[in-house]
Amino acid sequence: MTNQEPIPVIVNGAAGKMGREVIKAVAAAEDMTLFGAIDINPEIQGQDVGEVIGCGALEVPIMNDPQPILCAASQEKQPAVMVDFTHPKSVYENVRAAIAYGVRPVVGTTGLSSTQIDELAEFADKASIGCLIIPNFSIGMILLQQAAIQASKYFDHVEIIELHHNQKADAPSGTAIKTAEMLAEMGKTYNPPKVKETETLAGSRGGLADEGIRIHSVRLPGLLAHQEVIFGAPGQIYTLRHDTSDRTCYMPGVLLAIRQVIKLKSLVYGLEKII
Ligand SMILES: NC(=O)C1=CN([C@@H]2O[C@H](COP(=O)(O)OP(=O)(O)OC[C@H]3O[C@@H](n4cnc5c(N)ncnc54)[C@H](OP(=O)(O)O)[C@@H]3O)[C@@H](O)[C@H]2O)C=CC1
Ligand SMILES: O=C(O)C1=N[C@H](C(=O)O)C[C@H](O)C1
Repeated sequence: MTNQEPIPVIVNGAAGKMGREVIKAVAAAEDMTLFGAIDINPEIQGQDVGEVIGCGALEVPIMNDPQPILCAASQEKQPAVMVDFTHPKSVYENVRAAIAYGVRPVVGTTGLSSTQIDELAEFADKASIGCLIIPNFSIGMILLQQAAIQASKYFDHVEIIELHHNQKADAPSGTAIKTAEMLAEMGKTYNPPKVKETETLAGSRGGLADEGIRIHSVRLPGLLAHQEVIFGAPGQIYTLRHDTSDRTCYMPGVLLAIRQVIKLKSLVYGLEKII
């Protein structure tokens, strides 16, 4: 244990599937204090977040409006952090608001465009505020991406399949986009065509990312979060696959990001850059 004051943490999207895991992880972390809980549902406004998520009272009420809690956090001695697991529609404004109050965002919400990420980077830079945008907090996925980078040196053909539960709002997944970006940065174009392809059914060949990389999205009840990166070459297939079975797999990454973001002065995109 250090003598440092605990890091004040606000969780935005506190009652959601990820938000509730973050609340429990932060409440259990000795070097953090749960400072605030935000969620949009007016029916749970003012209720104790611990009672709402079923882990017992935590003495932190859920608030619908982020402004008062961000303002209060900005007065704290220790730099405060806002973890965002909300919705692709709201995440951009949430992050801007946090940075405006000097609160460091740790963003798990996916669906931000590359233009939005660039704008947020500029905003964070001007404010000299750390901000982490992390499409996937699980160590297994980071290892898969590193293995994919290695494989890309030897294979010229690759496609990505991501599979998720059918409550997911955005497609393709933020993880698939990031994986494709990492492969595209390897300085080559994949999947040189062997024939002229036509689609009898629009979308059959998936979405086309940079450098010829195809991404296919599957949405089904019964799935949680899964991704395959499939490399092909004459006579062989090399498949990388990651499966999640419980959202607790993301929590070590979320806690690491909270501890790291307060040391940064600009935006960083991807967990691989801070581990
Ligand atoms: N980076 C990573 O490792 C991971 C990222 N994710 C991403 O995190 C995001 C959230 O996922 P998940 O927890 O499954 O989604 P949920 O829908 O279960 O949770 C989102 C929560 O945020 C609330 N919410 C929606 N809009 C707002 C807003 N403007 N302000 C405050 N709260 C809001 C929702 O309320 P209501 O239900 O009433 O609308 C809900 O309680 C997704 O983008 C998902 O892809 C998920 C897993 C891992
Ligand atoms: O919505 C989810 O569940 C997930 N979303 C993230 C994404 O879009 O990549 C991370 C993980 O795949 C789970």
